[in-house]
Amino acid sequence: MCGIVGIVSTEAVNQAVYDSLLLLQHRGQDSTGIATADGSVFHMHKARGQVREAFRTRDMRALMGNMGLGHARYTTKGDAANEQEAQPFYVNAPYGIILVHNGNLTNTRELADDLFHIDRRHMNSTSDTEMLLNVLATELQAQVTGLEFDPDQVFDAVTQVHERVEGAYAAIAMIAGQGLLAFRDPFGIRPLVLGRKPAGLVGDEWIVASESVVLESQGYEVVRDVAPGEAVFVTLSGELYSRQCAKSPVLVPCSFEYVYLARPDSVMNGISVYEARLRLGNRLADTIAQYAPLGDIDVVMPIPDSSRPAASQVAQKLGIEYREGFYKNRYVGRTFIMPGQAQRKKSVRQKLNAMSSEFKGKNVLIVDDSIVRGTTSKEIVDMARAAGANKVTFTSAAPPVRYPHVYGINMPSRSELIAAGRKIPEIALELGADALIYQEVADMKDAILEGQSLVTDLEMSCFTGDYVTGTVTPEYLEWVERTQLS
Ligand SMILES: O=P(O)(O)OC[C@H]1O[C@H](OP(=O)(O)OP(=O)(O)O)[C@H](O)[C@@H]1O
Ligand SMILES: NC(=O)CC[C@H](N)C(=O)O
Ligand SMILES: [Mg+2]
Repeated sequence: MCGIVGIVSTEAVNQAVYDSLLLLQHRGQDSTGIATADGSVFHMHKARGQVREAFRTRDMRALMGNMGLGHARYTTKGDAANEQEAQPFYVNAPYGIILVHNGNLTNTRELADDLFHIDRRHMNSTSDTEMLLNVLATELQAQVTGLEFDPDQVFDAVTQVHERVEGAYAAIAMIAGQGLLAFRDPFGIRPLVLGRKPAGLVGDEWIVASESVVLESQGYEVVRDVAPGEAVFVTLSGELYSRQCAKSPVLVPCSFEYVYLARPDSVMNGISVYEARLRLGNRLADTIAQYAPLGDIDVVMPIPDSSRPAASQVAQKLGIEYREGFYKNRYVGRTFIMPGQAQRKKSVRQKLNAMSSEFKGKNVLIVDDSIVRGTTSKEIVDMARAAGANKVTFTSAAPPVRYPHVYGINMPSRSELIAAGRKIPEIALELGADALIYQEVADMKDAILEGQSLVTDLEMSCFTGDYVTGTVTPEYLEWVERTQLS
């Protein structure tokens, strides 16, 4: 998962793109980049690190123009440390295209071959995003006949992209001198929201972004989600065109957005992330009531930040006191999306501190939103014990993560997943917890979808092993496990 944003405005967009990226920082911390279009001239700055450290005043001043896009990267393919692989990516023909991408392509081996042998295109990185851009460019080139530009050419090109590319992709691209294109894969795995701001006589201003929180803070009204398979094109003067470009689109968004990735104040695919997390807490409370001797528990505690809504519901539903025993250092970023296990492990200790007064002699029930590698939970159990806890019951608002995620979340290898191939008591032993309770898969699904009409199914492959695109083979998973970063 990365954060992406694109804006077509009647005034300079550099600050608005920067502010949007700050709001999407929780989706990627490896590198970041902004590109703007001043007429048909592109300006771009990208760098390693977080938004606040990547852009200096002089970088911002150089980003001129009324159309722009930005990216916050959480690497899933390629090299997290390589600045060359930071997004956006650029190609100079046709027209000149700059693209940002959230997601992960699952047929990069075939694409690399085809792009080289058939399309004669040179990939200068191992990034899947560079491939996505080059497929788009090849297909757009094939549509261009004369000098006249027509959004239908772009939509035909996106139709071809859907034919050639497999996996998850929400993408935004600027086409020099023409406008802004946004499209989503035929399953709508990764999110993309469209917003509008009326600009009086000059026409409308438009924004597309990974999360609705960006639209709200920039003063745009939320129009709708970009539909799975759909492409949207906004001209430089603010006219919007859209077309369904996939043969059989179906909305199956990633469940992990609601469990952990997205900000709670965002609404995606019509589902409020915060309310989904409250419902996850309610369902988890029911399961806890089934398995744990409740009279035995003194306090319920969240692990800041993402598990707070679920934990508050667990406490309320079980009628047990809610206490915050872990204090979070707000200057340390999200642990799970950091590259490399050594850094992730170190960061948990830097980030969270247990307050002895909240633990001494108590039986604590700890709630986290998910347990993936167990990096956080292992440290947390240790810290709770060191702070004097009597008994530690660990609970997760998501089910055990047993399978790799190949659609934009960096968990490529089963060997690093603490629940892969282990039964729950074995995981509890690994974590050092006295008891361990997970959400059931069906409960997670029901909790996220409860009361929704737009979405009827979710992408839950990391919990179930069922990959929604139907193209993920055991051989591919084995290759990913062998070759990708962890
Ligand atoms: O089992 P693990 O591999 O440790 O992954 C799961 C943990 O990582 C995330 O927290 P993170 O610190 O990234 O973000 P948060 O502050 O939003 O909870 C998530 O909320 C869990 O706490
Ligand atoms: N998490 C993402 O969306 C990553 C996008 C792209 N696959 C990259 O690694 O840069
Ligand atoms: Mg957490």
